[in-house]
Amino acid sequence: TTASAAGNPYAGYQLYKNAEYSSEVYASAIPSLTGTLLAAASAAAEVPSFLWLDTTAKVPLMGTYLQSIKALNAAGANPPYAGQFVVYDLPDRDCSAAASNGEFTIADNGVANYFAYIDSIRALLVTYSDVHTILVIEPDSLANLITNLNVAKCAGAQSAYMQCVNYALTQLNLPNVAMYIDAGHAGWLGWSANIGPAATLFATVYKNAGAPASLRGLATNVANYNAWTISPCPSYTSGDASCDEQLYINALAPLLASQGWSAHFITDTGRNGVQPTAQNAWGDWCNLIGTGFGVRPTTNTGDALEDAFVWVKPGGEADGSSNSTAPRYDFHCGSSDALQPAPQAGTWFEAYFVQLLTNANPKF
Ligand SMILES: O=[N+]([O-])c1ccc(O[C@@H]2O[C@H](CO)[C@@H](O[C@@H]3O[C@H](CO)[C@@H](O[C@@H]4O[C@H](CO)[C@@H](O)[C@H](O)[C@H]4O)[C@H](O)[C@H]3O)[C@H](O)[C@H]2O)cc1
Ligand SMILES: [Mg+2]
Repeated sequence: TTASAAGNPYAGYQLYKNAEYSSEVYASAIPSLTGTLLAAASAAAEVPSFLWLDTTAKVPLMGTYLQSIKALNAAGANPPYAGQFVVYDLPDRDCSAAASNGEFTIADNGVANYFAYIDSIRALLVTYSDVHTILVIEPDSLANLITNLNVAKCAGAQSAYMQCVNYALTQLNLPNVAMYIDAGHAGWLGWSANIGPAATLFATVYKNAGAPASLRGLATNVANYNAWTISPCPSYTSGDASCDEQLYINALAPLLASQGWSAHFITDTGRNGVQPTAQNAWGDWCNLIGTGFGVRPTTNTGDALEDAFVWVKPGGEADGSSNSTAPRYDFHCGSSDALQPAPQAGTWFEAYFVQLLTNANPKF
C-alpha cells in the first residue's frame, strides 16, 4: 500500500471519518436541531475531515484512529479505509496571527519539543505500517515565510520552521504515508509578487528533504474559502491573475516542475460552497460569515494535477475567538465579516456549523 509520488494516494481507498468531529456534531449540534437541519447535520457528521494534531495530547487519538482503520480493513472493508491527519504544532505557530498560536515556543525548547512530537507520530505510522495515511504538513507555515518576514515573530521563526518542516518530511517519509505540504491559497500566494518566491521555497523544501517518495505535493485553501473555479473573478481578487484554486495550482505546478518537483495537489473544499464569498477583503480568514459546506471529498476533480477535493478544516470548529479580552485574540476575528461571538480556535462553534449546513452547496 505505497502512497508514494508514483500515483494518486487517494485512488483505491475510502476515507475514514473523523470520529472526533462526528462526536462534536452529535453532542453539540444534533440535540438542538430539527427537521431538514437535523438530517443535514447527521449527514455532515459522516463526511470525512482531517483530524488536526494541534497538540501532543492529540497524538494518541491518531493511534486510536489507525487501530480502528486497521480493524475495519482486516474485517474486509472494500475499498480499504485510509486516514487523514494534519501535522500542526510548530514552535511559534501561526506567526503572523494570534488565534492559532500553539503549545511550543522557540524560546522554550520548542524545536526539540517539536522533534519529539514528530517522533511520536512516526512511531504510530510504523506501528500501523499497513494503514494508508495522508498527512497535511503545517498549514500556514511556509506561506508566512513568503509574505510575512516583516513580522518579527515570523522572521524569528524562519529557521525553526525550515528545520522542523524538514524533520517532519524526512521522519514521516514512510511507505504507507502520502504527504502534502501547505501552500496557502490563491489569495495568499497566487499574487504575481508571491508565486515565484513561493515556488522557489517549496522546491527548496522538497530538495532539502531529499525528494521524499512520500511527498506527493501541496495542499491549498486549508481553512480558507476560495472557489476551485469561479468566473468572473470576484472583485476582491482583482490584481491576482490566479483568482481561484485551479488557476493557482496550474500557475504553481510548472514553476515547481522547472525546479525539479513534479507535484500534485489537494484543495480544501470544506467551507467554500458559497461563491463569491462575503469577504470585505480577500485576506479576511477568520470565521467568515455566509459560508457553506462545499463539494464533498472526491478524486473526481477534472484536473490531472488535483488528486482530490478534501475537507481539511472541520467545518464548525472555530478559527479564533472574537472576544477582544481573551487570550490569542486576533483582530480579524472581530471583523464585520466574521461571525460573532466566536470561541477559541479549534473549539466547537455551533452557530458557524449551522451557517455551513444552511448554505451547503451541494445541499445535504
Ligand atoms: O494588488 N496586488 O498586487 C497585491 C499584491 C499582494 C498583496 O498582498 C497580499 O494580500 C493577501 C490578502 O489579499 C495576503 O494574504 C493573506 O495573508 C494572511 C497572512 O498574512 C493569511 O492569513 C492566514 O490565513 C490562514 C487561513 O487561510 C489562517 O489559518 C492564518 O491564521 C492566517 O494568518 C490570509 O489567509 C491571506 O489571504 C498576502 O499575505 C499578501 O501578500 C495584496 C495586493
Ligand atoms: Mg488558523
